[in-house]
Amino acid sequence: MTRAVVGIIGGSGVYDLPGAENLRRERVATPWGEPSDELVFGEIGGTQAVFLPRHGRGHRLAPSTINYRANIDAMKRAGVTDIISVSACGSFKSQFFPGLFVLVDQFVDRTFGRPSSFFGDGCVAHVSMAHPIAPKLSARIATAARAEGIEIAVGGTYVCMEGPQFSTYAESLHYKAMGYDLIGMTAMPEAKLAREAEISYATIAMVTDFDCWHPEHDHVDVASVIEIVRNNAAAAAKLVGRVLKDFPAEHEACPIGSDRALDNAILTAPDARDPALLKKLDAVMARVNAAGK
Ligand SMILES: CSC[C@H]1O[C@H](OP(=O)(O)O)[C@H](O)[C@@H]1O
Ligand SMILES: Nc1ncnc2[nH]cnc12
Repeated sequence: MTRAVVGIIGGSGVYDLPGAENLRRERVATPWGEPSDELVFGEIGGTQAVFLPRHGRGHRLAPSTINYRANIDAMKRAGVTDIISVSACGSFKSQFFPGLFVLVDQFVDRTFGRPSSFFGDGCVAHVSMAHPIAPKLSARIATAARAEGIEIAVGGTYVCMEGPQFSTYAESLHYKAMGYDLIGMTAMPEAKLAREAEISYATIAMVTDFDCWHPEHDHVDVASVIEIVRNNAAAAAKLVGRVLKDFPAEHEACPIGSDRALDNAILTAPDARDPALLKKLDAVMARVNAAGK
């Protein structure tokens, strides 16, 4: 049996894990460099939780320079089976208003220049990203929201921009015309790397603004984003707390195989694999290595 361990990646304005007990901070070393901060190990309702503030305490790291590979690898080394990511997002739809939580189900990646894979020359792999969100994990969040009386919209496409500047008016209108629902700067490559590391992943988007397309709202700025996050931080903590309290002790198999994503994904023949890269992949490939795949 694999014990369920839930990782929580906190976004802008979310730098700790309220409600967790038996807290312990630990710096986890990875072959990919430094994670954003020490990992915080704790327990909520008997479920093991591992928290990481994506931008580091004090919000030191910009979206483009977060070491996403180190963050996901550190979570993998900590035994994390499922990641709940919390992200502040702009909205392109009136029905996704500031303060609302949205369970994202698709991503569009417009980032560039960020290392976005653990794999590469010497060990080539192609995982499926058709369905980037783990459906059972997402359903657990929806159920927890209902149980806590927290409004949450189910389904939405999040476009991830490079930033750090917010979008121009023309870009905002373009994303809206494309039918995207939400915009942020961090879900990619985080979700891709979680998939490569065989960690089930779901995003709770907290709508903070209407970006800059809305004729009746001011364009987004940092102060208004953080004000909305502060006002909704208690609800976010309650939501995550409830998910963890109701979480099964044993990791439940992901129906779309996000926890087995490397089965049939690695293309490089075993005798052509680069030993140095394989060493760095020891955590990411632990299950497939143990299974002799
Ligand atoms: C504070 S506004 C822009 C900033 O907020 C979002 O962060 P996160 O996704 O970590 O909650 C957005 O992606 C930008 O990084
Ligand atoms: N409008 C916006 N664009 C990009 N990232 C955001 N994070 C919060 N609001 C955002």
